[in-house]
Amino acid sequence: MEQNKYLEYLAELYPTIEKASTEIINLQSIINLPKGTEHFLSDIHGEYEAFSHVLKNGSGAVRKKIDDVFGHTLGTAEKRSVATLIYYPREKLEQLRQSGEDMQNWYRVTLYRLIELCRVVSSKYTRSKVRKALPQDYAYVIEELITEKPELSDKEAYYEAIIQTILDIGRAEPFIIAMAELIQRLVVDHLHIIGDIFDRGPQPHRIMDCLMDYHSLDIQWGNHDVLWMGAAAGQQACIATVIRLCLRYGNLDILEDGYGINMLPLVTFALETYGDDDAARFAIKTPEEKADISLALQQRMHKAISVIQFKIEGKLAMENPEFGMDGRRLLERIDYDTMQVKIGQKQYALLDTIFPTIDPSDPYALTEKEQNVMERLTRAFKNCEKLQKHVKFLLKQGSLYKVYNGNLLYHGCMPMNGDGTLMEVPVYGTYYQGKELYDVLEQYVRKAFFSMEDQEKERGKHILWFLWSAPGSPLYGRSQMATFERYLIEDKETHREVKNAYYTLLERKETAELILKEFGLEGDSPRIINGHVPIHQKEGESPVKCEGKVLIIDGGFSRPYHRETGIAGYTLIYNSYGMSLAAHEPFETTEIAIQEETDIVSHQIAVSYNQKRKTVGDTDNGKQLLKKIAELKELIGAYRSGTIKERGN
Ligand SMILES: O=P(O)(O)OC[C@H]1O[C@](O)(COP(=O)(O)O)[C@@H](O)[C@@H]1O
Ligand SMILES: [Mn+2]
Repeated sequence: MEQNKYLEYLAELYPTIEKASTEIINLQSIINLPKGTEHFLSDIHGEYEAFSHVLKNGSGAVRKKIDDVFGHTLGTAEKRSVATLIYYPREKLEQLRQSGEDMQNWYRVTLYRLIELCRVVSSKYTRSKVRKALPQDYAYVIEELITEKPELSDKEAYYEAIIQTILDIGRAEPFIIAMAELIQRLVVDHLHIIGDIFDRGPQPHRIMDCLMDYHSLDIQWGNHDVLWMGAAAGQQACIATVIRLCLRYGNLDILEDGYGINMLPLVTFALETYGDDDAARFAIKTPEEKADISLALQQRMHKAISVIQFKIEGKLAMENPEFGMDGRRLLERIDYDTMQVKIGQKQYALLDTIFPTIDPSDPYALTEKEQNVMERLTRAFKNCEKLQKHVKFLLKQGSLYKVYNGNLLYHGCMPMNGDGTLMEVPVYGTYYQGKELYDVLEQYVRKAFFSMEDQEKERGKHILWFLWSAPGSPLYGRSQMATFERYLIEDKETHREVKNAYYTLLERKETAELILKEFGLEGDSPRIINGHVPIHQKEGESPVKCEGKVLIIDGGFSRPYHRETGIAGYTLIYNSYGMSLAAHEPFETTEIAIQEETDIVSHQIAVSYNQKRKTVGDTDNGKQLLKKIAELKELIGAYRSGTIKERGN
């Protein structure tokens, strides 16, 4: 019965045997095309320029196409030039013009090269898909130039005539730019962002704008992303932490200029309350003097918001014992006479002893002024149109995890016990583990934004904070976030954040198999693609774990971490031939990348190689198409047997 109804519905779309047959042929041709290239990036941490570079070069995929096409006909230097032109066409053209190059000749050679490349990169797609990607102004001409025309007897003359016209009418440059961007666009079919777009670096808002323009992508939220989502939802621990992190890294511009969130309430409060305090423990990591807010003042603001954060978090930890964050209840463990804090059985002297806003009898209470500051900041976050737009996009394109073409993608970990079993984590009174844990947490994230019930909405907001830093959070996966200790206690032992057992269990294949099975993935080919933890290449650490079943691809974009890791990081490419990791050298600046024509991809590591080239038919999308073909065949059967009548004319 249901099936009949479905066939009737399908008959509306394909009212005749002929129409249904044509569609089958179209779909079948898509299925036989090579699988599109997937590109995986993670832990971008506000580094817009490095991110944008890797996006443009497709982690080496553009360079590979150049090698394929011009393998023996161009030298290395020329290939690098073509690559840089594709990544930065406008800047490169400007540079050439100034260098006194014979432009007319260069335009002609370049146009021919770009057309050839474009032909190859577009050959993986159906005509209709390429057409959709074409820049409007030049759609027709480009299509003419990149489509094979067997019927033409003198192809060369035909193409030459078009190119000559482009040159004659002075449109070579815009045309070159359009072609370069089209190549960038076609080389990567789909992008995966495995979390942590925000914090530490200076321009997460520009990354978000760029992602919102990208042709096809999904995002797995990282702990830093849910932190900003929590702030946008008005969760005050998240708001305080977002501001603290911006101050710590000298990134007030993100809030003030990027998002237009006014810091004046905090400025005034910090001056009033900590005016005579140099707040030395709250130094700015990558300081940037601002015209209106001096470094000394930024440091005081940093202290002011940190104290507010400790108070709000302490209270939240107290009110939500199941979050397992009692360790964050530190203000009540301070002896305000000796200014020592008790952690475990030990007393530690505090490195800063001036806390004018803490009432020892009620240490988590915000003073009236602190409350006032937070209310104003909360309003500013909630009313910030740009932030709300970015977060809406994160909700739409993002999730806590994703199963895509047989792989499982998530940012942090699967919480586990030391014995290799899945960890049970309580969420509002019920224990969950594995996939169910992920699912219930994601539902709460969405409730924080969409629920009509106050209590559920509030719970959702708390979950955003839980996901940021709780030991049971799959996005965080560490025993504690020792922020208080790192600011205020000398002894490094207290700064330790112990990683969840997951990260050591990753040495064993069974770990990955257990997790993959949770998500319905079995067999040899599925893999977990993970971000979050920087790979210490210097110490010989590899991004390939669990006998190849887990890939940790912290892109290592984050500059402050380069010294630690010894390399910028890894990204991943999955095309029809297989999967390979791209190792990156640290990115300096866009200017240097253009000047020196650097690619930053230092080498590629093959992860898997497909014996038989994968086609669209092997992908999730392909499976949907195959299902549709089966249904259309059934429809044709119904037309032929007379159960459904052809309609229209
Ligand atoms: O070095 P910072 O910016 O103070 O941040 C350190 C904190 O960031 C974290 O590493 C979390 O960030 P990541 O998700 O990028 O690892 C915490 O474990 C740690 O407490
Ligand atoms: Mn992270």
